[in-house]
Amino acid sequence: MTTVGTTAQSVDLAIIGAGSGNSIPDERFDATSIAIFEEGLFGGTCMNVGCIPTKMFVYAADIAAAARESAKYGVHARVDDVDWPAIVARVFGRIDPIEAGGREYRVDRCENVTVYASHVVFDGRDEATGRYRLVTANGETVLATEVVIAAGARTAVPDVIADSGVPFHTNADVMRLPELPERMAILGSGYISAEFAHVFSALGTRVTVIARSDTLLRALDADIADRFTAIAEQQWDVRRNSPVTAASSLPGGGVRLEFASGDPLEVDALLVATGRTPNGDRLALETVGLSLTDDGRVPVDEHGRTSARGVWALGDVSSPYQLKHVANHEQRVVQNNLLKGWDADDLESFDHRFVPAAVFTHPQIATVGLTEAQAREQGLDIAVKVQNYGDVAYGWAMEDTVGVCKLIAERGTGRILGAHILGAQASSIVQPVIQAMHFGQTAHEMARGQYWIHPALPEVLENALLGLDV
Ligand SMILES: Cc1cc2nc3c(=O)[nH]c(=O)nc-3n(C[C@H](O)[C@H](O)[C@H](O)COP(=O)(O)OP(=O)(O)OC[C@H]3O[C@@H](n4cnc5c(N)ncnc54)[C@H](O)[C@@H]3O)c2cc1C
Ligand SMILES: NC(=O)c1ccc[n+]([C@@H]2O[C@H](COP(=O)([O-])OP(=O)(O)OC[C@H]3O[C@@H](n4cnc5c(N)ncnc54)[C@H](O)[C@@H]3O)[C@@H](O)[C@H]2O)c1
Repeated sequence: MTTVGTTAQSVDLAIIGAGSGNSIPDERFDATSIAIFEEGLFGGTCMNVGCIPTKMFVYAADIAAAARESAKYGVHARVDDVDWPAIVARVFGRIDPIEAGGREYRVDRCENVTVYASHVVFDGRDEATGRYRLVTANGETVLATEVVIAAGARTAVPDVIADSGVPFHTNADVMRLPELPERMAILGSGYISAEFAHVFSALGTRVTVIARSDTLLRALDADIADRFTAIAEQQWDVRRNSPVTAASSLPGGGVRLEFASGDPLEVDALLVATGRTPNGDRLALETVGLSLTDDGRVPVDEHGRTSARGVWALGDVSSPYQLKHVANHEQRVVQNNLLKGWDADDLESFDHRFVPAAVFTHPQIATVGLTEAQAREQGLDIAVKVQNYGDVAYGWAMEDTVGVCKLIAERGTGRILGAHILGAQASSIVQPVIQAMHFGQTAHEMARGQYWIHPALPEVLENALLGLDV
């Protein structure tokens, strides 16, 4: 159905955000009247400006890095040229039609769905019906019996940058730059910084990573974060303990950054990657009696219900994990709970016990479960094993000198508590540990209860399991 005009529409369900929220209406909702509000791109962050395009760029960067590192295998390859516009065209030539197709499907081919291509906010409840009143930036009003808030998050820009007026990029536009910058500063030292530092550096940009703290990716297990920081310093110009004190524009579009100590830095492009703020603060939630958590999220119970009856929330706007597989999981839970009904006594619950993540940088990093420090803080009696990639056969094949697989398990029970992997294919190698943790397999069962293909790289995980003194 096409976007409607100015009269108030009444619907059974309103969905704010067409990222994970857009997956809610399936054939089970065919008899439900639905309004979808999307101010930006259909498919949301992951599809358009997050997970998927970044990994497509990372793949190109991996190829370039492999060519540069090939001499150690007796293969003398070179990167002669990087055709940045061709890389951009490959990525968005695939993604943009999917965005357009997803929008067209909802707008033209879903009889029960009305799409509002606009920002929307709550405006209290309708007195006569008790329905939630939602008002778009275009002045349209929709009355909804139930609402799903799936509004995601946006880049948090530090005041020193925002107030200075300097030009800067975020994940939303940096993948569409017309040309590769010669010099780029990346402010922040988390996931987005680590992935884009690899992409731009491998493709030929001189990258400077600017970290406030001493360690990059410091939320990870300390051994992994320390090791990654050391590797990063060999690959990129890394400024640790370097809060930016001032920023100014240079003629020609560049930026000059100043620090409390150390030389100023002049670059052609600045990428801001300093965390993402949930979008709940832009929804006028106070008009329906909702307030945010201290860290800016819409509070929900384990079933996805807010404290406003009929209003649910999922994904980056409410979740403690800003990850697409978590948003997808929460979307499925809320979707099923919508069908069961707000008061059903068999509502499904979010499962946040073992949330894994991977950083697609160079080398890759993957993590699930407790860090060693968290396990010790909890007073658990633990065994820790750090297994080098270089000590298994495939690691020899790769001439690997950096990869490690660190496992943490509970002594006595053999319960696997955490896995932290830095090295090639880490995002795939970690998957069987995620499975073991979910299904309650112990370290010994996992190590000896199955075959491990020889001499494949997951033998690093097998050896780590066998090395645990549980
Ligand atoms: C660069 C980058 C790389 C990433 N890589 C990975 C990865 O490799 N793996 C991973 O698991 N996660 C990754 N993530 C995180 C992942 O993208 C998010 O966790 C996920 O997309 C969140 O989904 P969501 O549905 O909650 O929000 P979103 O997909 O952000 O959807 C929210 C939608 O709501 C719309 N919206 C917001 N407010 C309003 C309003 N008031 N009115 C109308 N519309 C509104 C927005 O325009 C947006 O389209 C990455 C994120 C970034 C930024
Ligand atoms: N592969 C993946 O799964 C993937 C990839 C990218 C993003 N993401 C998700 O998106 C989220 C956001 O990514 P991100 O990298 O922006 O956030 P992040 O939380 O991973 O890292 C933010 C970094 O910015 C730093 N920082 C904050 N304020 C700063 C300031 N004023 N000056 C300098 N540094 C500052 C923090 O210390 C931290 O190092 C991630 O937490 C992750 O959940 C996931």
